[in-house]
Amino acid sequence: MASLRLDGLAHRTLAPVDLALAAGEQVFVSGPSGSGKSLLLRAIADLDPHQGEVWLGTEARSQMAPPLWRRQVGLLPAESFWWAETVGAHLPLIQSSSADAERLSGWLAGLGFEPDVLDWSVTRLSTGERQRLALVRLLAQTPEALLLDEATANLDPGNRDRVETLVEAYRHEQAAAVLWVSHDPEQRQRLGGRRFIIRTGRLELEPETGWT
Ligand SMILES: Nc1ncnc2c1ncn2[C@@H]1O[C@H](COP(=O)(O)OP(=O)(O)OP(=O)(O)O)[C@@H](O)[C@H]1O
Repeated sequence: MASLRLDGLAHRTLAPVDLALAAGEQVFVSGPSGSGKSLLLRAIADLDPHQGEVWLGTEARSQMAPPLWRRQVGLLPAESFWWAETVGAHLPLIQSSSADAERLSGWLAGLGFEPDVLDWSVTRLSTGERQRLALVRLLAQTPEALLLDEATANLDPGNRDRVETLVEAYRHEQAAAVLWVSHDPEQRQRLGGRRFIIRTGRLELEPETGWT
């Protein structure tokens, strides 16, 4: 359980951002294509050059080894990368105890998969299956904060609802801060939380929710 705080975080197209998410808080970020939403998430995850600092609770990103930071601040990219042969080969850690295995099957079932999905070859995965399974793979690391880049962009309404339900459950159980990039105004409305927009290189609260 940890808060997430951006302190003057800036990247190539974005003016410095100061933003604090309480532990368990969810916020949405929207903005036109190319406005810098994905780069913002990548900067928070320390995957791209940027200025400023990010805090997870009292721990500064600059003081933490990058692999540990990226495990604790989990980024779900718009397009996931699968390198091993089977789905299950990407989830070896979580299968190490029966409690982990139970949690994993609960997540898979919640997203509409049978347990045999672990034996599936990654080459057969559809775009939406990849997206849902990438979320399970991310949660298996038990991140303290989630950065979701269009997590439901390729999904039909039923699977979109499943993903939203899983993210909400994880957020509540772990008190995880969730920063969600979404183009879908109904989704932002449905799930609640503060809503921001990137406009002309600045992150602003959406007008209907007031201004910072
Ligand atoms: N490695 C890079 N080098 C130069 N420019 C880049 C690089 N990566 C991204 N950009 C540019 O930075 C801008 C912001 O990109 P970003 O991917 O963050 O957009 P976005 O808001 O997520 O867009 P979309 O909604 O289309 O996914 C874009 O103009 C993009 O072309």
